[in-house]
Amino acid sequence: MSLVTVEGLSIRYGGKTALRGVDLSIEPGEIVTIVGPNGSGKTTLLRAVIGALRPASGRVRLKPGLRLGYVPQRLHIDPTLPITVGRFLALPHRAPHGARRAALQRAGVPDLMDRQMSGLSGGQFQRVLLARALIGDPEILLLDEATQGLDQPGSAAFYRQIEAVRAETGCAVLMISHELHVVMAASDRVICLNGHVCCEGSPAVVASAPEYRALFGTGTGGALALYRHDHDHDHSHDHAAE
Ligand SMILES: Nc1ncnc2c1ncn2[C@@H]1O[C@H](COP(=O)(O)OP(=O)(O)OP(=O)(O)O)[C@@H](O)[C@H]1O
Repeated sequence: MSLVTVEGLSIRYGGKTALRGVDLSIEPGEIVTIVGPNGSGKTTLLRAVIGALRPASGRVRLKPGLRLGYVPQRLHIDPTLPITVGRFLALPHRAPHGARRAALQRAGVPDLMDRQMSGLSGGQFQRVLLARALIGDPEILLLDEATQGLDQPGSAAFYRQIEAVRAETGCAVLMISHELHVVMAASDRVICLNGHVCCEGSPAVVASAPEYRALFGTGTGGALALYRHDHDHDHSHDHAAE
């Protein structure tokens, strides 16, 4: 049985359609990456999957009793608030010490338990968020641009850790990434989103699809264009005016 099934999903914010007619399913153990320009609905899709947004039409079905782990894009913690990693991991549900230790180990940062959250590097902070998502032994991990702010070696190391977690636990992964090289290396399947699903398939199939090329360009230029999408241009979307 699929872990997640999305059927004909449309999401509106006020009068504005962010997603329309999205269908997808996630099978146990697979790594699926969502790519798409800024404002294409990637975060909206993840938030709908975790049940934080109500569909305007269509639906999201989760396997009954599905254990989800969610790693947000970023999390602000007041830097003046003294809180150790161990205490942070115990919020809001008091996970036993052994479970917190095992989660840090699995996230590749076994020695951070007694460190202050405010003293962590960006990479360490994201590993702690990953550890928090792993505490409930999830069957699926959802990551929303979890490597934002990390340098290239840092984000490559983070995604290798995700692959190691998948290999150890067999969990499925649904993630948003702007980094085409990572998508190519680590995903079983890529979904290209622009308010609707433009194309989907293996990384190689998506990279050569005309819909994808129309959004991101071609060849190495395409990879660079994808990277630059974050940084130096604005996009207006055909669905934005609906
Ligand atoms: N809470 C909200 N209220 C109103 N509009 C919203 C809200 N959240 C998102 N939107 C709009 O919905 C569309 C999709 O946004 P979303 O954040 O899902 O895109 P994204 O692909 O994750 O973008 P990015 O790559 O910039 O993170 C955008 O046009 C955005 O402005």
